[in-house]
Amino acid sequence: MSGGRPNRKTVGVQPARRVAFEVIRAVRESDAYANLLLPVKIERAGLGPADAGLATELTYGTLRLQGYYDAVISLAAGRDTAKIDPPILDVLRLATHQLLSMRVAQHAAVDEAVSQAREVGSQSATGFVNGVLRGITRTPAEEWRQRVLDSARTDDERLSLEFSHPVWVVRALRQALAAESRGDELQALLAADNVAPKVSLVALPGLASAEEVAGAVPARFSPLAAINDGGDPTRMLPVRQGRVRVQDEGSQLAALALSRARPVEPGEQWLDMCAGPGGKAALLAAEASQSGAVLTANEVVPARAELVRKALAALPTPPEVSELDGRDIGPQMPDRFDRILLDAPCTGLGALRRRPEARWRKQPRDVPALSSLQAELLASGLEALKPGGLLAYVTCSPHLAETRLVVGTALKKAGLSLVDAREVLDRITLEPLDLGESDGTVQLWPHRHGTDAMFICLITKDR
Ligand SMILES: C[S@@+](CC[C@H](N)C(=O)[O-])C[C@H]1O[C@@H](n2cnc3c(N)ncnc32)[C@H](O)[C@@H]1O
Repeated sequence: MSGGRPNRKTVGVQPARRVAFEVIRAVRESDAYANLLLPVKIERAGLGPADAGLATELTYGTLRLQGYYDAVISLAAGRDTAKIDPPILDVLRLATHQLLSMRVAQHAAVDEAVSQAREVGSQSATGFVNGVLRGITRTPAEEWRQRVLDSARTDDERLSLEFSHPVWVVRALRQALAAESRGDELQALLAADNVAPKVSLVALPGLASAEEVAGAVPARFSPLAAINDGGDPTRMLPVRQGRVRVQDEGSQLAALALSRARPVEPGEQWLDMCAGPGGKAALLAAEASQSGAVLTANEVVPARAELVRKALAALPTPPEVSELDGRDIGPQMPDRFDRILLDAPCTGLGALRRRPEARWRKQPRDVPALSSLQAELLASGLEALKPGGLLAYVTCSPHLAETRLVVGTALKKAGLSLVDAREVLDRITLEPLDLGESDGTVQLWPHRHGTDAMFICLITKDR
């Protein structure tokens, strides 16, 4: 070799790209969660802050925009991506992200992809990868966008390709926005789902104050939130001590809507029915200990119940954590609790910004089973509620089958009524929330509020 560009055969794969590739592959092959696996791989590879940032951008960007990149790869390869060997498709997706969405030098992205293909595939795969990626570099990014959009057969398919969301998710989000007469915000929502959120922190009342969070700026809505302005929050002392926690502002508002809806009588019994991993339980526990209430947390999955115990360990008197199926709580403990949080298991379609692969993993067939479970948990929670008590039904999904339909059905039973969560939150938030039309339930949105798309509904049982 005589200087200049290195011989392609000798190009090694940079550690940040290797980490990103391994995470993307593990997400596809073994259903790994990128947000859990990536920090482990970054640590093991000993990446410094710059490389860790690069690995994160490569991993999250590739996973989020996978639907769009597959459309480009399919056009450039002249074949459906289903016909491409999956590890080679991972290599192509990662390189396509660098070529179309990052300022990575073309030869670096292509040469490293070829090296990666050699490591995971055959010699012929390297030629294929080289050919497809060279093809992609020959057309400007804007032209690819036009070609991909031109390949769509319907409006929903066009939005699905352009914003890299499955078609069924586009439809579910469209319906949820239309239900509050804000259908014209769909594109803004889809775009917001593709932008990594700033890290929001909560200062647990009585244990910390937002001012203690170095380098953080005040949030828009939650009185307890601070927005981390760069740096790794897990290195901050109050975060390591569990007095300040990473928590989306929407989640904070969901917990506060329950704890601050009305004055607390000392000795009130509170229940968090589905508490794992414990973010809202920690906030409710701090709120309860400030006002003389007693919280019990419950989580059916033992490993997640352990996470709840860890989340509650910062409290001077950590609440008890039970491991019951929430569906048994109502029949076992009727009329027991003054306030109940039911943060129900859901599709998570409201948290697509922070879980980049989630949109590809969930399927429309998951929705009916979740809706039935949500309805059963809600019926149980309402049975466990004292007459005059208050239950917050919360999901981090805006899908109508998990939100308005579940509570609408539950409210058909006599003796239950909706409490206006809009009015409650209006008293809690720093700035007024711009909310769409509703009967008193609240739907938060990433594009409008900068929060996850949390649904919050308050129900009371007649005395
Ligand atoms: C949306 S998550 C709750 C998040 C939690 N509130 C937080 O803020 O960290 C829903 C939880 O419900 C749990 N879950 C699922 N089915 C349940 C059941 N039948 N009874 C109780 N918990 C259940 C799941 O394991 C999961 O941890």
